[in-house]
Amino acid sequence: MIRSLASLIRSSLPHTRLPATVYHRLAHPRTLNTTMSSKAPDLDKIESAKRKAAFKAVEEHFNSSMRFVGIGSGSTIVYGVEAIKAHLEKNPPPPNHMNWFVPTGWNSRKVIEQAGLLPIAFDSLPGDALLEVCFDGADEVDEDLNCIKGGGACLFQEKLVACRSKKFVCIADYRKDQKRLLTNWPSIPIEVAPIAHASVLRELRLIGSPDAKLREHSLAKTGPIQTDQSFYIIDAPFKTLLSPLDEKNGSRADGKDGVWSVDTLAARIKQINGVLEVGLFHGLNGAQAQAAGMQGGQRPVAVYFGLEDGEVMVRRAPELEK
Ligand SMILES: O=C[C@H](O)[C@H](O)[C@H](O)COP(=O)(O)O
Repeated sequence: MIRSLASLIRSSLPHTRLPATVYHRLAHPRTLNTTMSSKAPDLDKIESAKRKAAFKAVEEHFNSSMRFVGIGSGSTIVYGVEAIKAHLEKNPPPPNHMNWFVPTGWNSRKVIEQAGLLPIAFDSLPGDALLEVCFDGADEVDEDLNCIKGGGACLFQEKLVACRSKKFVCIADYRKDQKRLLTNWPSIPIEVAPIAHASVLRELRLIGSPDAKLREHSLAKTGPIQTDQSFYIIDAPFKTLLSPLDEKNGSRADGKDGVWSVDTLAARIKQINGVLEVGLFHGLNGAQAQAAGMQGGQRPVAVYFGLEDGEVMVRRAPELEK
């Protein structure tokens, strides 16, 4: 069952999109490992951890009367969609009620459709509609719930959808859980306009990422990976990022000597001409945004980590713990 679901996402991708994830992970093999050791990852254990986390996240944050729900991209969200489908089968929506699912790209739309759920494009949402929740995965999560996303070249639409949702609920496995970002995951994915990629690379080098690289297909003749917006992705390694707590405690995070915090680096990268979006999901979460009179937030309100021992660990924003 687990294998067939994992293969669903792969089989649903055209050749132009699949390598975005696959080649990035091949280029950074340590992202597949549970630790930095040379031990081969236990793929069945990882898939089972993702699935358990997904079912718990959906159980706690989804119900059949929801109208609009966001669906992220990647291999983990496939289990989130499976869990939603199972929930709807057991608990059908009220009569004449439709549950609409907002995809975050081509791959996500395919997963929604193949599960028999109803997709609605982001730009077809009624003007004032907020999504009740969006479920998505992450490449790395720190203890403050900031995330790196975009390992599979989807980040712009994921951020749009998270920022229009009352809450972003993240589903991950134990490999993604780190105290600080850029501990195990090697780089920040950045979506850039093709014409600007060389100048963005140059500026990234100046702010502390000398090894920033354009993400390309492993077959050189097929060129750069393209996103759903037909943009390019740059992967920019930086020193491990400080958290807002480190900054409060007096650590400098202004880029001097290449030391940044999640917030300062995200803001600095967004200033570069040609950058569409940066794969750091940080700042306000949905609960904080609404308390401040805004709509959604890009930082999750909760992250569900499937663990190696079969348990699920939930890290919630303090606002949800109250
Ligand atoms: O670009 C892809 C998205 O940001 C994914 O949510 C992220 O890469 C996690 O993907 P996966 O669930 O395959 O680890």
